[in-house]
Amino acid sequence: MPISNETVVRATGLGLTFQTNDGPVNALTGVDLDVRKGDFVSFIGPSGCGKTTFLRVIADLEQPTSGSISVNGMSPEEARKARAYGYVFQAAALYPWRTIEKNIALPLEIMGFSADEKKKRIERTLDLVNLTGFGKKFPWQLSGGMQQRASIARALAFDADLLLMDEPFGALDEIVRDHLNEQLLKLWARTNKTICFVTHSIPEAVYLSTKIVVMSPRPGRVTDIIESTLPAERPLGIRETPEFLAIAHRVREGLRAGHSYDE
Ligand SMILES: Nc1ncnc2c1ncn2[C@@H]1O[C@H](COP(=O)(O)OP(=O)(O)OP(=O)(O)O)[C@@H](O)[C@H]1O
Repeated sequence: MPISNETVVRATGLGLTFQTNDGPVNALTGVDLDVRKGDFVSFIGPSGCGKTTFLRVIADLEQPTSGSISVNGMSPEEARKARAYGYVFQAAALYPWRTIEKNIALPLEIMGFSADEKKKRIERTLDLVNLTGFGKKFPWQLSGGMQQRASIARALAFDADLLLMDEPFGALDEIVRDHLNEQLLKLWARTNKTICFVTHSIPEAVYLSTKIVVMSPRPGRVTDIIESTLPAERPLGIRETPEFLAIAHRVREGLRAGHSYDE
């Protein structure tokens, strides 16, 4: 899929310090990053390096304390009001008392879509995540992987160009995760979305991304940005190729360099 030169997210010298009872916590410091339209950007790093915080700043759920960030040329607040992104959380976060289609409908109701438009969007997004026919089920009637696909469908229902995904597959077993990784790549290729994706998994980051942002903690910062040289077409077997393993090696080295075992 083509990546254009159009910038979707631009962070310049971005920093965020939380004031806590135990003193200031530098969650992010001096982050410079450009995410272009059509990019699939993974954020990888140990716990506490600021991955979630960065996504939350994009989504206007946290405000930076230094530097700047723009989303589609707007401030995060303007982008939030313009529904410029969909957000997929770590856990599927579906309402158990609502059917899958009613879960997907929820944000559409808040936005005041007509019944017809809602129906169209629900059908289209269920199809995109291969859940056609499951709209009337309740979350507990679906497997963990299907629930996570349903929460992706909910984030896609706005049809925003930007998708923010915070470790969406972290709680799933490896086989389900592989399958969802493949499906997500297909969905990305089909929809031309820009994706910011948080993960702890090196193979997942390398398999999915056009760009891998390696981060390290205390203070949370970017230590390496790796542009992938892998082809857009990625069967799962690509993970055994020398090119894939070389990128994985560079990510691992970046993680090691940023990590002190004395901390
Ligand atoms: N609301 C908050 N108040 C105070 N400190 C916070 C807050 N949110 C995050 N932090 C701290 O900021 C740092 C970065 O947290 P963040 O959740 O972004 O890391 P992460 O890389 O996503 O971690 P994980 O992989 O465990 O999800 C951590 O030290 C965390 O404790």
